[in-house]
Amino acid sequence: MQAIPHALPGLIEFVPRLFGDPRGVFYETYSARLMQEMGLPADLDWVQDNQSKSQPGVVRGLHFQHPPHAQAKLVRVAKGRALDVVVDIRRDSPTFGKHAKVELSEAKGNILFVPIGFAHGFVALEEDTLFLYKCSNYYAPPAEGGLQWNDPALGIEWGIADALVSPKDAVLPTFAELDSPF
Ligand SMILES: Cc1cn([C@H]2C[C@H](O)[C@@H](COP(=O)(O)OP(=O)(O)O[C@H]3O[C@@H](C)C(=O)[C@@H](O)[C@H]3O)O2)c(=O)[nH]c1=O
Repeated sequence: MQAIPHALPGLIEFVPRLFGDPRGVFYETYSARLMQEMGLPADLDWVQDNQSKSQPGVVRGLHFQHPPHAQAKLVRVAKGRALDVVVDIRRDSPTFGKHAKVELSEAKGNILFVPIGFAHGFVALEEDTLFLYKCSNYYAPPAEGGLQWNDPALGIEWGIADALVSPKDAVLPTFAELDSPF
């Protein structure tokens, strides 16, 4: 496992060692010990695992949950490919309002740690892209928050012509409207 720190403080990409043999491929998708040695905070309880399947052009996000239900996430793609996008919404962060993009793929097996204080989303790039993630807090619908995925103020280049978004995501606030709880 390798760790790649990204420009937004706290964001870490883990790249596991892939063991290929005539049967296929094996790799570790979560190791508390290895990941904590490489910077994953040790004080998080990974209480919920989620999975979604998406078609190319599906955008989910940008999402977060308000404290005390805020979630850190460990996200990865088990099948296909997705462009993961995170926005730093920590008011006192030097990179407040800045975003990062990381392509996650079945082929690479890379895993992204998204700390609390980020809005998170992705666009699926292949058919039946399976997106899997661990969350450090339970789903809490009343605490759901988000940001408009295509808000020009965020300057995110998603690289897609047509997006399919949920009705809920279509009416999320812009960055200017956001009253960040972080
Ligand atoms: C997120 C979530 C949804 N649901 C239900 C509610 C709803 O009926 C259905 C679909 O929910 P959503 O439309 O919110 O799913 P989705 O848009 O995929 O939401 C997810 O997006 C990505 C980008 C994230 O970062 C996640 O934290 C989560 O917000 O699943 C749960 O039961 N548990 C959960 O944890």
